[in-house]
Amino acid sequence: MSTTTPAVPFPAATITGYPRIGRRRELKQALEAYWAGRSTREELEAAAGELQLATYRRLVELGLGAQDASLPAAFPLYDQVLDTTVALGAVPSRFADLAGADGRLDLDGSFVLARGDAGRAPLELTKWFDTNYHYLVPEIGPGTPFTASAGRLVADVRRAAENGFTVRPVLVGPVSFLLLAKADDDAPAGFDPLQRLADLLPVYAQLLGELAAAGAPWVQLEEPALVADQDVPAARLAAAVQEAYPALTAVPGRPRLLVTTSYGSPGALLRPLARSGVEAVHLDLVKGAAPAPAELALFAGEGAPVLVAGAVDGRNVWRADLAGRLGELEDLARAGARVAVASSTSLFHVPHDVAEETRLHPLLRSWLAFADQKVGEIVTLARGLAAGRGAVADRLAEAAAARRSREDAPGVRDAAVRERAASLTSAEIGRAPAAVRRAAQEGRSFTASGPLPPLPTTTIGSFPQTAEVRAARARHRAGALPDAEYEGFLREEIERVVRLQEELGLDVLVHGEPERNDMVQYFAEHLDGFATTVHGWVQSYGSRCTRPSILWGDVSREGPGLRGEAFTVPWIGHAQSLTDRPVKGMLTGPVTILAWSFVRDDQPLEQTARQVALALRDEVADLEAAGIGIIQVDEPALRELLPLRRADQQAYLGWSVDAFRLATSGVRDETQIHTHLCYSEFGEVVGAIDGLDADVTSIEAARSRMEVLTDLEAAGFSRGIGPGVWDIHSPRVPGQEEIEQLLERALEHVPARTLWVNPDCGLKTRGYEETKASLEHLVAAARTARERVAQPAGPALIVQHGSRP
Ligand SMILES: Nc1nc2c(c(=O)[nH]1)N[C@@H](CNc1ccc(C(=O)N[C@@H](CCC(=O)N[C@@H](CCC(=O)N[C@@H](CCC(=O)O)C(=O)O)C(=O)O)C(=O)O)cc1)CN2
Ligand code: MET
Ligand SMILES: [Zn+2]
Repeated sequence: MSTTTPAVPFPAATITGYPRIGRRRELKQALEAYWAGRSTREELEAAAGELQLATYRRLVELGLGAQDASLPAAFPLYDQVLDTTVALGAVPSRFADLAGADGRLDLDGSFVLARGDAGRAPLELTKWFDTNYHYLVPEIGPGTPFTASAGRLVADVRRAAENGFTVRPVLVGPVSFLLLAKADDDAPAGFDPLQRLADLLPVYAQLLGELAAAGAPWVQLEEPALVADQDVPAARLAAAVQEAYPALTAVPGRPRLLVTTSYGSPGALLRPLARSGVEAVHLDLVKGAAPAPAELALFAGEGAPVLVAGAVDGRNVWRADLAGRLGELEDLARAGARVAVASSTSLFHVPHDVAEETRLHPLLRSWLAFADQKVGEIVTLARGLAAGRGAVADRLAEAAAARRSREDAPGVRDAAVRERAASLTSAEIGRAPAAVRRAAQEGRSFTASGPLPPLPTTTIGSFPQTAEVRAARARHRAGALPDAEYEGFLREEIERVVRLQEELGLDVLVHGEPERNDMVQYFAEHLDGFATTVHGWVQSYGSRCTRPSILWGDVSREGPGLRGEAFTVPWIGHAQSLTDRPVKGMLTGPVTILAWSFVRDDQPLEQTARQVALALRDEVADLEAAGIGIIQVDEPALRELLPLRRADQQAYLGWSVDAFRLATSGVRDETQIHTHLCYSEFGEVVGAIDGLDADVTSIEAARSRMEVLTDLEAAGFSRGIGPGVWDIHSPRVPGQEEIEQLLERALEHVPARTLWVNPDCGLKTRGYEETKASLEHLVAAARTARERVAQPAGPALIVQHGSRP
């Protein structure tokens, strides 16, 4: 190997990435100010550059080396996959006009890919492995140009160097980049982006050369797609790894290479990777299995890569069992591997610093490690590995004591909750057959307004969360708005939303969810066993963040007794009291509550899911008792937690579907249960959607022009279905005719008797102007479609039950 930079050995301690949004969400503010025209590009760049330096300083303070390439330079302004797209000059054909004469995109061009513009939809956002982060999907066709564009990467390396830091630039690796991409619209059938690997490698080679020349001794290439089963056959994946990495390691003058494999185990792909000549390979030892002896042998002997052991969990917030982890690292070293210590994934999945959370109970706080604390754990493990346990004995003892105090702390185990969960009978998770329920529901007047018309119209739950609503909540939280006034404000907001829906002529109303800051956090705030944070923001996509709640103990509703008190009934019941039309109750489902929280790691997820489901079952029962006849339980994250390996998927779908059914099956036949899943790739989970046994399911479908209905039809799905007819992810108002066409398409796959008319998802991120216009069109289109299906011309489409005039 020949490198132009001095040979810096791999550092003993490192992280694969760090939160980039900023301790006070400085990046979010800088981005949103720039997008809104409130600041200049120079101001944005200055804020982002300052954030990089502040991060390096902090990491060095926490024990990482300033000049040993242990600091990852991974600071995407919007998304790391987008940054790699830009670095490769892989400009999708529909954005070709944005590239300069040299084929490169500047920052504003990259924001158009991320956010779209007047005439163009942005790149698709898709979940990043089994996390709540969303990346921008590259669009690759046979003719997509590739042009090395190292400008930002090089500038980051130089800025760091000028301030005394030798950093490690990060790119998505070539195989994962293509696996994460989709074929662009111009690609012929059968094209898959991996076919472009050979064209891409020279561009990576050039980027590596430029980074070495800028002074980067190491570059990190991320290959997380190697840990997930792909549509591409395994042999082709192995061939891709065998083609890519030997080619990159042959590049003259390149930096040393670390390849990371977070979120699971690379399995059989580890061998070609470790034998490719790269100097370091990272393994996720938290989600993935410990290497088997034959795998370990790949790291022993001269010329073998360093084993970068991802021993500290990068995606959950519990303090590590340091002594246990150190034992595992010692085993690896004893087997002959050269071991460095790292996080299992980038730390951007966890908040910055638990020390900021002064409102958390001190005992709970002592159990937690956010990003900064995790860096400390990694440094401790590396020291223990190098200098022996004695050198870190105090730290090991502290960590052990914290874990022990979790075991018997009050609330971690609640005998009554456990007894209730253990004594569940199978009768409790099933309802009468769907056909029986349908008969009971079809004849029913849900309220005084009479039976529902065919093709009933509804929305997914939230109405626009206006600045006014958010400001009222912020004032309430700060103590400036008393409880009674805040509640009064919310009740008025609900009334406004109910009246608006009546005027628009919607059939099934919602209360609009103004009381919810977030569809999971609000539930966590009303359930025992959860804690919430003040500063614990984690990026979900772009500048959007969530504050995942911490599920630390046994779960039941807050309030006296095992069943506690209803917390959605006051809002939804208020909405129902205002109108003759049915108001749909609105709850977040058990799997989604788990997926979007940090969940205890001391018992199987399945067991935790059952407790959450029981608490929701109580809420469902109280809604029914309060006269709510239609109850929706959202499970947008059902697909998200699906294991990355097919072999693990059935078990997951089994318990997750059971949790939903447990939450929803305590009601009478005539109570209609809805669910909502806001995505459109159903291939893998179509059976599970049927298994949920909801009477009506709303899904995203507008952007894919109802394609998803073919999957459901093929699977023999016969329950109520509401394929979204309005893409709420953009401010664009769909025309009435366009919605009519979508409904016509839907009716080719779905009998009129089971079709519902609704948007793709909730409206909380939309403004009122486009909301009103779009819903007017939606209601008008449904009326037209209704007339059409009621005409005797199409006998198959005749609707059985009564229709409202
Ligand atoms: N948990 C979760 N995950 C999810 C989704 C979701 O809805 N929830 N949806 C999907 C897409 N992901 C998304 C994630 C975040 C947002 C989003 O809009 N986040 C908001 C924050 C939402 C929130 O919690 N708002 C709080 C306000 C928090 C806040 O910023 N407060 C200010 C002050 C408030 C003010 O004066 O306006 C502060 O604390 O500094 C509230 O309404 O109460 C943001 O980043 O801007 C949207 C979609 C998938 N994953
Ligand atoms: C991310 S799914 C959102 C469902 C929720 N009921 C809403 O309308 O906002
Ligand atoms: Zn949704």
